[in-house]
Amino acid sequence: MNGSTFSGLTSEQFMKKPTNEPILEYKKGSKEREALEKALEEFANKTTDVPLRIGTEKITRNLDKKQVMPFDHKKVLARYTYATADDIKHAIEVGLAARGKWERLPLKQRVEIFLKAADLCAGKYRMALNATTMLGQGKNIVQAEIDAACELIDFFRFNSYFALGLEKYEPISTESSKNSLVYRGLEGFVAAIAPFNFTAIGGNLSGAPAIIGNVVLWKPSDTAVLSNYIIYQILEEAGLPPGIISFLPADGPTFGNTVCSNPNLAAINFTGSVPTFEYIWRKVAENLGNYTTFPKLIGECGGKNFHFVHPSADLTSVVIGSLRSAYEYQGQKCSACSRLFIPESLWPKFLEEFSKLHKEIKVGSVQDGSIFMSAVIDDKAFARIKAYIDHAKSGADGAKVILGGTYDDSVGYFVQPTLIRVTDFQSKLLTEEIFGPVLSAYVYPDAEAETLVTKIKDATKFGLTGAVFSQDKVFLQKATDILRDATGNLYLNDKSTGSVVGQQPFGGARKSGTNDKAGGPHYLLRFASPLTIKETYVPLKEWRYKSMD
Ligand SMILES: NC(=O)c1ccc[n+]([C@@H]2O[C@H](COP(=O)([O-])OP(=O)(O)OC[C@H]3O[C@@H](n4cnc5c(N)ncnc54)[C@H](O)[C@@H]3O)[C@@H](O)[C@H]2O)c1
Ligand SMILES: N[C@@H](CCC=O)C(=O)O
Repeated sequence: MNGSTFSGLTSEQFMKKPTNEPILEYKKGSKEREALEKALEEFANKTTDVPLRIGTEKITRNLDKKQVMPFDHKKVLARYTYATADDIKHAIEVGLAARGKWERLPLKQRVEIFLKAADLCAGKYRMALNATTMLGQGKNIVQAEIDAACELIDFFRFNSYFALGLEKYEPISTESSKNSLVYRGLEGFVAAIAPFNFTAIGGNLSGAPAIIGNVVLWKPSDTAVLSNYIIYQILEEAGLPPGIISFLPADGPTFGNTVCSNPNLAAINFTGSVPTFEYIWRKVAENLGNYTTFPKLIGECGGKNFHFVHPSADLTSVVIGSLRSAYEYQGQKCSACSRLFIPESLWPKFLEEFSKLHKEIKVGSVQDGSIFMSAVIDDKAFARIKAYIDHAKSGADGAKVILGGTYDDSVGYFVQPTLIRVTDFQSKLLTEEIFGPVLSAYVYPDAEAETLVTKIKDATKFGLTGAVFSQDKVFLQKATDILRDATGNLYLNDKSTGSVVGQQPFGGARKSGTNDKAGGPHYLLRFASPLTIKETYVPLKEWRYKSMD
């Protein structure tokens, strides 16, 4: 880069590593709390219409789908429509027509749009992002702030920084030839398929490929349509040209089948459950002979994350960390702790301390600032989580509900934070992703700590996050080595959730995903198709080797 000004900064300042967006506290009476309450009131008292967005078109026909508030499911937050297969094909054509110009822009110009978007998220639209995430996805104030505001802002700023960083590497040139690398976007289009649980993930799945020069079809989750559409509008206001990202709420299989059967599919950027990713992967395999290029498949999926507690562990950290990891956002983080392995010697004290805090957990509407938890996302999630709790209540697998275990969907999809003691190591409570506020504890004899870590290593098909709590450094090292292949993100003496962009690049191993580490420097390369150019200055004259003389 030269020294000219860029986003009001010199290029040298521009290249400076960003810092993470500070998390606002929203204390009662604070300016930010007042602004948030105003935004909550505004969005809660109306139903917002969300169109399909393709190029310059806003399509609002037949708004027959509803996004409801999970904690009060009679209330409709937004109305939207599903894109048909024809809409999706049209968006592909519009994207491909816009691709050439966008992909050839200097990276700096694309980055500038995303930096502007980050500023809009941090300022003008912060409360709209948080309020729609709270009302639509059932997050409390802090959970919305760390996701919809801070993580999204961080994704836009750090992705910009990491993308520019790619261009720092220059291949070696010689006196007779110059070598260079051009980070082209992928040839074709990228389909970004987003989950409901993190607003920021929707922005990253679509935004990261676009920064690199791709055109993107963004399918938000049905239960996160409004917050995701606010991001779309922010990108538009920041200067994203029409056609680069299409916004396409759609029926999952209709979207999946349409994009996977198109010869121009260049990548799927997916976050969601393992079965959905496997479905998409199979569709791509079925269509393999039809593609112009091998589509890249980037998928971040579920987990069965654990806290392993060694007898030497600091118990307060275990209690606080487990409570937060298992119950924050109702356990609906892919990284949420759902298995606790704890030694006999610590179990009674753990239970005493954990129960005290458990009693203090308030569950309710997100409009009540004093709640710790709200409702789970929808009726399907409610039924799934309830079935696991009922399984435990039936006494199957030697399971026993110790705390919580009640649920009620008459007003909202409420499930109380639940602790289950499980004695069967193979129990589905210890092997399947529940994705709700259910923590299963397995109590082990102190002397078997190392044997148990070895058993945990291959106990599930997942490999997302895990935590080891131990004051014994030698054990910590040994456990880290044993668990080397068992997670993508390992935490030592910390909870298994809460990764921060730029600090803990995130992604799981095994069936938890392709482990491309969102929020890290290498993620962006997945959306590039680098072109190496060698230019030789001297004419080619000799074809014989010296050894032939
Ligand atoms: N590893 C991570 O980084 C990470 C992050 C967040 C969530 N998750 C995982 O996501 C899951 C929760 O999210 P969810 O309930 O939204 O997941 P999901 O798999 O139900 O849906 C994800 C997206 O896929 C779409 N979809 C469904 N069927 C489809 C099909 N046949 N073709 C194409 N798209 C289809 C959905 O409409 C949605 O937009 C959990 O398993 C969680 O662990 C993982
Ligand atoms: N970044 C999140 C995980 C996202 C999955 O839902 C965390 O680590 O808490």
